[in-house]
Amino acid sequence: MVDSSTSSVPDIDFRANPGATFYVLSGPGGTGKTTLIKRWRQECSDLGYVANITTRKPRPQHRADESGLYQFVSRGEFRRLVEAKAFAQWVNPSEGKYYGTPIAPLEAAIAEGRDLVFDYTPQLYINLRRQFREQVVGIFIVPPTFSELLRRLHGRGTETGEELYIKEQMALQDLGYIDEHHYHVVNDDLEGTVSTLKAIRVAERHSLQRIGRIRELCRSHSPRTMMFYYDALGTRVTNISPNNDPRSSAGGARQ
Ligand SMILES: Nc1ncnc2c1ncn2[C@@H]1O[C@H](COP(=O)(O)OP(=O)(O)OP(=O)(O)O)[C@@H](O)[C@H]1O
Repeated sequence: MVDSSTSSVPDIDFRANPGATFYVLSGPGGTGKTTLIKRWRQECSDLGYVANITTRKPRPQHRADESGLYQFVSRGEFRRLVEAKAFAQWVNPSEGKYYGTPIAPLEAAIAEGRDLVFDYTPQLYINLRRQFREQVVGIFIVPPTFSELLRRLHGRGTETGEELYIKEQMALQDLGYIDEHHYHVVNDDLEGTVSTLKAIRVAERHSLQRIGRIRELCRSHSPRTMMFYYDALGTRVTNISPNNDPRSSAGGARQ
């Protein structure tokens, strides 16, 4: 049993704070990203979400529950925000529809060490990662099969006809971005997938990539030399102890 009060080594605090992490659920539309985010946040109230700002109209309540997901603004207001550089990124994916992520809540989350979750296409994920490389973790979400993706898209009913065809084609394009991500998660059983996301969050909090301060701390306290540590009889330790050194006063006294 070591008595820390007599140790020559100053105490070292190994506890680490990984700082804010931005979990980006990325992948084709219709794979369940929005649904997963809602469930994950119900279980983890400390996980924040930044409502996207859009010029599109709210969907009718019976087609989609968009509460907390969007802030609806006029085109004039959107333009004013672009000019004020208020967006981390913004897009104009279809005629007259603009979407943007405000940057202020992201900067506040970093300052306060709060985690956020995002729902993005792979291209938007990559652009966010470019800006927040230290914070962003990319999780590629796919359904179990491509036919299941089509079934979910059809079942959701938010796109029809040409829009549905474009979603399908974009889904195939999005598959090519898989290598850019840190994790691959198949959204089969919803509850099981939420458990996987929670496990990823736990793992990330222990990632040495994220807690660089601890690496520096451990290195700074560790000598470069290697010592033998198998010393069943305790002879080596006895031999190097000051009492055994003929040059020291303690060692000399024994002679
Ligand atoms: N694990 C799951 N099992 C069965 N159906 C699911 C599952 N996850 C999501 N869904 C359903 O699939 C449809 C698409 O889900 P959701 O809208 O969350 O996808 P999304 O990836 O956010 O799409 P988009 O990026 O286009 O908004 C919804 O009708 C949703 O209820």
